[in-house]
Amino acid sequence: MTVRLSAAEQYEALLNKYDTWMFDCDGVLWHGDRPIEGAVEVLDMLRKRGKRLLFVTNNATKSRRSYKTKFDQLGIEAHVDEIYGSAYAAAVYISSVMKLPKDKKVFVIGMSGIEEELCNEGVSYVGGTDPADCTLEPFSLADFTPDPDVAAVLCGLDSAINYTKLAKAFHYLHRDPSCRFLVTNEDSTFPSAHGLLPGAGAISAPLRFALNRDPLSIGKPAKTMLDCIQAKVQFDPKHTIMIGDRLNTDILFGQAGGLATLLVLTGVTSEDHITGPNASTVVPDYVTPSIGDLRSAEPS
Ligand SMILES: O=C(O)[C@H](O)[C@H](O)COP(=O)(O)O
Ligand SMILES: [Mg+2]
Repeated sequence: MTVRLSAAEQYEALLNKYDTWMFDCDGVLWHGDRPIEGAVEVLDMLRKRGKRLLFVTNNATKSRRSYKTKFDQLGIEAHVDEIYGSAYAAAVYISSVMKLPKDKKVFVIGMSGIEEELCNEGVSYVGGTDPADCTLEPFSLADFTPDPDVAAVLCGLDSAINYTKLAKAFHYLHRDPSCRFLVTNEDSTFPSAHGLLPGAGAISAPLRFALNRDPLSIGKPAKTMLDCIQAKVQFDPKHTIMIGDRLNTDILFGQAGGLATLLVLTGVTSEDHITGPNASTVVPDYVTPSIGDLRSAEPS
């Protein structure tokens, strides 16, 4: 049964109960570059109370280093080893779990976040932000010289998506069934500063449909993401809470990891998703309208 938080005592009790606070980013801390009201103050308060903070985002457009810059620009204290994005998790998976041979490459549909993290893990790639792929010119296989070393396709949120990128990815996956099909995450929508936009899941959907093949998704709710965090950070799941805006990623991720879960309604999930006849079967432990509500736990 979900506890609806509203009273100062409830927020205070939550603060006393959990030592590690895992925050989703888009839709919880910010919309694009616009911080959600109260988020900066709440993070600062948690720091002052000695809480461990972790930031766990499915947004693969930025690397951990780029997210650190974003946190700095928003005036939020954050350290690179507290930031876990799906681009980082995917790069670690490819290098350390899949162990892609060093003479092999990844074809990337995605942005600089994926490229930077693959580079950091010593993984070679083609595609991504390569200007030759970022074109609206018609694509013809007659003009395409596939890279024989591509052994995996990795697809993430890509605001420069086009037919050329999809066609090249399709070719690599269609020509060789052993070519791995990986996606950073499968979020259907992205809560931008000005409203919902198609998410990473909508970028890889054409490939799934054309290939009739499901990819391996690395980000939340997959355990891969938690494994990536636990490889770097020790925390007690019993005293850890995951705060998110999406039921089928953030809340499922928290539940799979044995964490407490707090849903906020500032992102993709609204009240009608959790009440009434069409309510989701994914039930968070706690719900509050916004992360800013935790300010009420502060003695006035
Ligand atoms: O489409 C996406 O990639 C996601 O909607 C987005 O980036 C999610 O980020 P998160 O809410 O996990 O921070
Ligand atoms: Mg989110």
